[in-house]
Amino acid sequence: MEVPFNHTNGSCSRDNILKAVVFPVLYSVLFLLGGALNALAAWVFFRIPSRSYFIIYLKNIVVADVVMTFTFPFKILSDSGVASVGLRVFVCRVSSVLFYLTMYVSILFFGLISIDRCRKTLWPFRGTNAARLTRRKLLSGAIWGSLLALCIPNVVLTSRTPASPRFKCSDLKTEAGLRWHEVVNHVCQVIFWVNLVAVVVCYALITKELYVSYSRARNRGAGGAVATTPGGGKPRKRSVSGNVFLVLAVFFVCFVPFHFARVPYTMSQTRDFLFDCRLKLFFFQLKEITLWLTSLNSLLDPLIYFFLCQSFRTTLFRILRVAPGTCSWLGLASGENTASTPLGESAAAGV
Ligand SMILES: Nc1ncnc2c1ncn2[C@@H]1O[C@H](COP(=O)(O)OP(=O)(O)O)[C@@H](O)[C@H]1O
Repeated sequence: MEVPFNHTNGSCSRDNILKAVVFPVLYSVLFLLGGALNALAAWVFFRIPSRSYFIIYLKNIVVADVVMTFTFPFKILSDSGVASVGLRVFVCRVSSVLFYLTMYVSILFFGLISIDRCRKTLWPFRGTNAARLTRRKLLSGAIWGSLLALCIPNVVLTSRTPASPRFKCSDLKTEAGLRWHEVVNHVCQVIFWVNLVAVVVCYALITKELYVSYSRARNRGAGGAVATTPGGGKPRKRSVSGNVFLVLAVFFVCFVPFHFARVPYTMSQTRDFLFDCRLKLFFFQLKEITLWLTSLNSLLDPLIYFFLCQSFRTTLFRILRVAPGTCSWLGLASGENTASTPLGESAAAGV
């Protein structure tokens, strides 16, 4: 009798060309490009003092991206089928968990960056001080610590030995491990949706403020939005551009699709009796495609540093011995003393 679509007859097997060839190639590209860009970004940030919330948050994202990039080779070896059983178990127990940890660290810092950009837009001249910066550093440590605490049981409870060489990560989980995996995914969904709301609300407020600023500037016949200093001093021109929406675009492209795909996939892992194997395979592939988009974030983040962080650009140009005005054709402010937009970080604006 023919067995319809089981894991061994091939029709429902995860080990198809998508998993064994396409994704390993795509992840290799991310590893090479993202690895190089993030190593450079880490090198640049290493030389920038943490003098604003924005820089503290970006530094956390660069650390998360570097760690995430290190997990790619393990996934490539595991998916392409050249890894030993031991290495594939390591992927399920450790490197995938690290991958998810860094993904949610990035999501949380994206939320904080949006709040910070919003604060800078609405109250451009509100400064900061050493105590507030220290609080942001403690908050960063708390975010890493609590996410790590949430994820560690996923390592510990992935303790079963594989019954066959064709195992899935969920096969290695104890009963409690499967439950915890489900809980973590619920908590992570909440983290994601709360941050999505924060990002959308903040960028709606930023858009409104930009619109008001532009109208004011047009009425005065100026070429850009104008911000006056609190003491009524010389008005400072904001070089506002679409760059500020990069954070929003990256957040939507990289994280939204995965969080839609993750819900049915987690159900198919923890309540697999509800799904036939074709549907399970479909949800798995949808999860893998959207997971690659989340990984793409590690490659796109360096664009955010470049376009939105003036200290990053200035330091990068100095390291590469490139003239500061090189990218002025991109509408980017250059030099330490340019009073640039509070939407992007500027040394002169004191962010
Ligand atoms: N949001 C998350 N946070 C932390 N760990 C996670 C998260 N989602 C999944 N994991 C862990 O990562 C490993 C791989 O999970 P998953 O991607 O669901 O499996 P598979 O690779 O079989 O599709 C498992 O140990 C799982 O518990």
